[in-house]
This record gives sequence, structure tokens and C-alpha cells, in this order.
Amino acid sequence: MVDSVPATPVAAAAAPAAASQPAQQGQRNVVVLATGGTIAGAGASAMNSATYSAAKVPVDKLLAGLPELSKVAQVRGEQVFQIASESFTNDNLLVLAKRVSALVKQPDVDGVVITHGTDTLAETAYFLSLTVHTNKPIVVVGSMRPGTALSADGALNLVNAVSVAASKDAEGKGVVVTMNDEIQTARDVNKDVNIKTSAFQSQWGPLGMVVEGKNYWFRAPVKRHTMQSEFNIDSITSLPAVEVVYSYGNVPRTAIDAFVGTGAKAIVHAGTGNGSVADRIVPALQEARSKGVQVIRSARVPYGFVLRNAEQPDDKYDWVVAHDLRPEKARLLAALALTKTNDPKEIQRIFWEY
Ligand SMILES: NC(=O)CC[C@H](N)C(=O)O
Repeated sequence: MVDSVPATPVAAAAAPAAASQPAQQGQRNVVVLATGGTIAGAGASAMNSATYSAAKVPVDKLLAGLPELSKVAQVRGEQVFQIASESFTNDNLLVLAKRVSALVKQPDVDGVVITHGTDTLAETAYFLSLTVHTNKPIVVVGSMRPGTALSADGALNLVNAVSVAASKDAEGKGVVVTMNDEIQTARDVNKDVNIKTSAFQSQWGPLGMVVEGKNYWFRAPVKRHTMQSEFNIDSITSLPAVEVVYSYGNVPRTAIDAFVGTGAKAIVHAGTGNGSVADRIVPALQEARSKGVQVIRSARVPYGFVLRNAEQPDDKYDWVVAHDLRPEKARLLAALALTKTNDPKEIQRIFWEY
């Protein structure tokens, strides 16, 4: 563990804070909301690409270390949290989304960047895409190596994020993630690889690339997001409890019963294969449903998607399928759906549309 923040190649550049650099004419205004993660991490030496402390470097220092930002946009930073993203809670999501929503309403803000740990970055990005009503670009970014490491990836990822957030051509494309030169849509992207800088992947492919400050778009998202969303963070004050139960050979019903016992409103089953459910736990899920708990059938298999009434009779059991959403993203969509309805047909409609 590293107690203090050593001088870093990024931070040691010691340029004036990007926010205080003179504005270039016609520059767009981007706010960087910092939440922690490796992009704000620091290791003991340049060799420490994987052994380091996340969430150490404050946003002002991060921006000051990147004078290139002043060529891209007029940038100012805000420290919202300073945490590793595996420790994100529902409350963190609500606080962050409400701050983003407030900022995008300001006429002097053209785009917002969120710096974030990579472990749950895709969850936060998806939550923002479901709940913030705006056409302005929202970009979530992290890094796989701390700024102190050789070949650190955070500096370019952040410059790319600000560049996309400042772009007119990114308007209306929803929340995106800029890692490894790619522009990914929040809904589809996941952290699929650890250690490597090519960590963020989508089975449907990136929307485009950002190279030397210019965006190259190849496709656009078709699922509902931001302006088309029926969920709005401005009217959400808490999220219903939705929990994930992971499946495997010899799985017991213990976790399902425990979550029902602690008052879960929905259980997302991370099933094997096509979202299959072991015979031995089907009764536990049926009992949960009979007590009013929603059952959402997803898959632990990363690619493909779960079909309704394949593997299990969803119509008969009154269950919902998670489409192609990973269990952790299905948790978020189910929680938002439950703020509106308790009808599994409506919840299924929501899972098809978002
Ligand atoms: N690469 C990272 O950002 C991982 C660091 C940490 N586990 C986090 O998610 O915040």
C-alpha cells in the first residue's frame, strides 16, 4: 500500500490547473467529475503497473498534469468521491447521477466527464445512461494503470474523454466510455479483461474511435437512453433492493432464501449457459416469486443473450429475462423498473427496450 502520493509523470508536469488556463476562443466547457479509481491511483515505482493504491490523486492535480487538455476544451474539475469503484453503493450512484443531471442543465456546461475506477465503471455508465435526461455528451473514463506506471493509459484516456465530451458530434449518442482509443456505448460495454489496457469490450462492438482529438463514429446505439428514458434521476431518491445470485454446479438455494429473507424486491439469477436454472433451485425461485419477488433470468456467460421461455417456462412462472444484460447491469435496470411498476410484463418490456 502506498501512503503518500509520489511525484508522478502526469502530476509532476506541474502545469497550472487546466481550469485556470486561458480559454481559447470558441472552446467548449467540460466539467470533470472525479470519483477515484486507478486513473487517480499511485504506485511506489514506475514498475508497479498492477500493485498500487487506487483513488489517491486529487482531481486538480490530475488536470494540472495534463496541459494538453487546454487545447481540447475549457476544463474544470470537481472531486465527488475518492474511492475504488468496487466500493460504489447505490447512494454513490444517486449522488453522482444527480450531480451530472444538475450540471447538464447549466448553459455553461457542454459536456461532462466522470473519472471512475474500472471495476464497476460500466455499471455506473449504464445507470447514468438510464437516468440523466440530456443530449449533452457524458463520458465515463478510467485507466488500467496508475499515472505513476510506465506506459500509463490514464492520460490519453482522459484527454480522449474530454475531447469526446467537448464534441458536437457526440451529442445525442448517450453515455459513452472512452478507453483504449475506443468509444463504447455505456449499455453494451463491460470490463471483460483485467490487467490489460484492452479491458473494455462490447460483444456488439464499439461505436467508434477517438484519435488525436477527432471522433470517428461507425454506429449509434438503438436502445433507449438519456432523453428517451422513462427514468429520471431528478425524481429518484432511493433504489429498491435487487440482488444477484450466481449459479454453478451443486448450487444450493441458500443465497436465494437469504435474499428473500432480507427483503429483496427482485433476484437476478446469473444462470449457466442460456440462463439455465438447476432443478434443485427452481422451487426456491418459484417460492420467491409467489411472495412477490421478481425473478430475472440472466446468464453468467458473457456473450449472447437469454431468450424468453427457452431453458425455463418464463410465461408460466411469471419470470423476466435479462436480454443481453450482464447480471450486474440487470440489477440496475430491475431496480429502476421497480420504481415504476411491479408488473413482470412491464418489467420485461423495459428489459427489451433498454
Ligand atoms: N483499474 C482500476 O480502476 C481498478 C482499481 C479499483 N479496483 C477500482 O475499480 O477503482
